Amino acid sequence: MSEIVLSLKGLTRSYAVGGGKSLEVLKGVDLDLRAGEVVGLIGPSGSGKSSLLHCVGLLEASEEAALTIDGEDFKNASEAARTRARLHKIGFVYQFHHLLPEFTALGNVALPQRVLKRPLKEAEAKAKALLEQLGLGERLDHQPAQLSGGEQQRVAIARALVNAPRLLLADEPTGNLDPQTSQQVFEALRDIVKSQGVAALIATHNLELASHMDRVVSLKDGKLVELSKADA
Ligand SMILES: Nc1ncnc2c1ncn2[C@@H]1O[C@H](COP(=O)(O)OP(=O)(O)OP(=O)(O)O)[C@@H](O)[C@H]1O
Repeated sequence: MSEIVLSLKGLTRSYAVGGGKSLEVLKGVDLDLRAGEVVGLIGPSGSGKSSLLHCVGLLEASEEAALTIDGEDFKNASEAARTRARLHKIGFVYQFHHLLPEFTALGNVALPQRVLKRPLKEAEAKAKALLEQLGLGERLDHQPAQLSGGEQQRVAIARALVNAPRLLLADEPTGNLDPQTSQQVFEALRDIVKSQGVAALIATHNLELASHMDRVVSLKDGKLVELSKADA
């Protein structure tokens, strides 16, 4: 079996909602993800999918949970350690691509490498290779506005992977696309994740897409339940 990239135990998350009250969204979530595994995260609206992705993505500190990514322990990790891990170990894809409009596809994908102070040539070579792998070899010099919605999302996927993360977190990555484009973008994401040996957690409302993932986990009443393929 391939190595464990993410190990999470006992994650809780509450929000203060005024009047001294708090809303307990995650009530002890456990999750392991292995290299090369594509896991769907489903659950009703408001069940805590984005909250879970934020905690796993180290955008929020989790004090009680035991959390390791790529063997590094993030329980009580400093802000600096979390920021470093977000740059090196974790890639993010959102529902809306958030590409920089004045940059080309190549420039957008090379950017995270430049943040790591990689030389321009090296950054662009990596960006080009990923964009080609995602079928965008003819679109390198297009700006986001000159790309279709599906192409924009594939650029966002390339950007998320350019720093060679171990973990890819995606929040409704195809939520803004029509069903056919959605399927194509998902397949491109799955293929590249598998070829790079990344572990991916993909929140989605699209049960058809979820049925094409290796495993599906569902958030229910603050807990994560593993679904059999037939239930997804
Ligand atoms: N900053 C916050 N303050 C208070 N409550 C919050 C905050 N963020 C989220 N919540 C609440 O936590 C619950 C979970 O929200 P979350 O966005 O994680 O759900 P979700 O499963 O991703 O929903 P959706 O599928 O609609 O995107 C919701 O009831 C939401 O209102």
